Amino acid sequence: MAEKKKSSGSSSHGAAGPPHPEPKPITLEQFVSKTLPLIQMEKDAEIAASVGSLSTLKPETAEKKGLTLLNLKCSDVQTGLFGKTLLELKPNRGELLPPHKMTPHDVVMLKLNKSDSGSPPLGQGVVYRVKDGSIAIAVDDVPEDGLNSPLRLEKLANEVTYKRLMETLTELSKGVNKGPATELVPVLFGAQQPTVAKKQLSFTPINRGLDHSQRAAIAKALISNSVMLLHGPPGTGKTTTVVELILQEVKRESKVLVCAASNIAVDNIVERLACHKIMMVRLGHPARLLPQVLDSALDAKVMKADNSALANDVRKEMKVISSKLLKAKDKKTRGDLRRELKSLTKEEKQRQQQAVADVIKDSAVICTTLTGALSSQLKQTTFDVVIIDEAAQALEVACWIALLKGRRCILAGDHLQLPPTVQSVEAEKKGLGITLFGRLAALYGDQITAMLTVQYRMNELIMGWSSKELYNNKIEAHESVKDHTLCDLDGVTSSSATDPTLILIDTAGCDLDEVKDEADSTMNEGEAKVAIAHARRLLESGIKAGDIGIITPYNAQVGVLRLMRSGDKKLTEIEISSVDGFQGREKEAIIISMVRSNEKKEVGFLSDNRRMNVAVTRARRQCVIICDTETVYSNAFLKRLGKYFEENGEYLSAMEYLT
Ligand SMILES: Nc1ncnc2c1ncn2[C@@H]1O[C@H](COP(=O)(O)OP(=O)(O)OP(=O)(O)O)[C@@H](O)[C@H]1O
Repeated sequence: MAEKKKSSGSSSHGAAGPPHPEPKPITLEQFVSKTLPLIQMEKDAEIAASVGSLSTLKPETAEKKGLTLLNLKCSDVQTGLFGKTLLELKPNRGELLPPHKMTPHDVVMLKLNKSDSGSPPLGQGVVYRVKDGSIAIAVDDVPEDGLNSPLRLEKLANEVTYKRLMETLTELSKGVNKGPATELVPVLFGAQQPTVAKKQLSFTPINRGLDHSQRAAIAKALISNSVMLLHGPPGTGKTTTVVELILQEVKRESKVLVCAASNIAVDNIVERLACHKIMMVRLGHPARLLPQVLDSALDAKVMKADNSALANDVRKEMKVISSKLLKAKDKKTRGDLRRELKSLTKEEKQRQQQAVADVIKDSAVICTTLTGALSSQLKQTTFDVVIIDEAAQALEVACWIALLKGRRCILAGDHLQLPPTVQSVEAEKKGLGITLFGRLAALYGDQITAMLTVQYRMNELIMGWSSKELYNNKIEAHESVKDHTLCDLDGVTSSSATDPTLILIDTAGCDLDEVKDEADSTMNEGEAKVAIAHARRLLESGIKAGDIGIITPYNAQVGVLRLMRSGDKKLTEIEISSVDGFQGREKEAIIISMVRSNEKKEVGFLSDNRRMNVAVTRARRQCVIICDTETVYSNAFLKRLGKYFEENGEYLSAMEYLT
């Protein structure tokens, strides 16, 4: 993948660090007219990057671009995901899949390996699980034949999302004069001021362990009449706070819509709400949900509903009539049976719809992705409050899908971490990446914002750089993590690899230059070797492979690193990912390969303070940066980062790992 463009994004009110243009106030009309063409551009860019180009590309070229996987075999067929079937696909040659861009939840097409681009597929499905050596897809129907032949998998553009975004813009363009959000909309466009309830409100937390900033944030959310921003820097318990907030809203009998841009973010909340006895349902395709939340899925709840049981009885009756119809000879009997079948089909459909409607009506909390909020199942439902998690990673227009359904809203996120990915360079330049969270932070600032300030992840030294650079030194490390080190972990011995909390490994003067791959992404084999060598030293000192993450901003470098560790079983459990793909996650030890090393001293999108903020703050007990200081110190922000590591940690030359 070409490197992710630097987003125009948003800036924090009062935050330090390299500036991003402050989002300007915008009216509803301006927002709609600005966004409509940008969504079209983004759709075109996505289609061009996937199915659009597939029809014109040779399969081998499409595979090199990561859009197609060739020559696969079906190694397993499993049923049980609410009527869906899981097909596991492995490479026919070798053990590893080549680098590709298919990720869970993508829509894909399964074809015979040799078929031409226009030929019909064996089936369409959703990517369920991706491993280094296999990919599992969920399909509605198992292909009748072809599964024993060599197969090919093609990524499709997701057009439903764009259709929903367009529909929402059209809805907004009519002006919002009726519906639950009538009073909210003018506030979100700065035409009216946000207000708070006059009465002081005290609440009894269900989670007794909440810290002072989490309690203050919940109090602020509960008294807000329109909008509140819950600003959660890394590791500060944003999800913990969102969960408590949902429980408090349920306690005061609100109907709550909980959304996020990604399925995984929605599932994280569902998982943490599941132990509380609340009426909750998760909407969405079962293949897109984590297995541990399937009990809360709409399909699971509907199956248990009375109307669903009745619909099943009707279906049985329909089967009997269908077989009678096959045998019936005279015209009148056939006509009668057909009429009966038609009325039963109608009844079955009504009962199914009623079962779904009952589940939705009885649920106090409905959880779904932002685009899922436009599903027909929610058409008639309105909410007292809409809570959007990871709002700083969602397109503003996607947030509007959910917002139009509620009277109040609470947006949780951190606009100082990575914004949503925008594929179209032009759409991004014109502001598609500006988030509602960032826009409102700029518009109202502290008036509607509560920031969480105690973090529960990082050793204080790891946190220090991020707190100073991005959060005005407001973050404090909780006692439980403040001084924790790798050596405190069971079975870990003290060594030069495990003792330091911060390490900077400098490749300057080691001739470890970057190169471009065919898709124009940058990689650096020498740096990858150093990263793997440090990981090995950690393993030798007793760190578990699963506690180590190697992350890098460049997708090509992810491929290089994965290939390099593939022959060694000890390294299999180490997680290797792009920085963007690792947002929201953490590991005891994080190794960051910065990749850039060139004569021109170009640093590309490394200079985005939000990307480096995400990278460094994934680490709990050790953070290692591998970089060429001669190249990356050409950028003032990266130089401050490197100097912080040099001053507060170990400075090593990559030579020590290469000899
Ligand atoms: N008040 C608290 N007391 C003790 N531990 C807490 C508290 N709040 C959160 N934590 C712990 O901090 C960790 C991070 O919490 P959570 O998952 O809610 O964070 P987050 O802010 O959503 O994370 P991210 O940085 O990925 O956005 C969890 O292990 C959680 O148990």
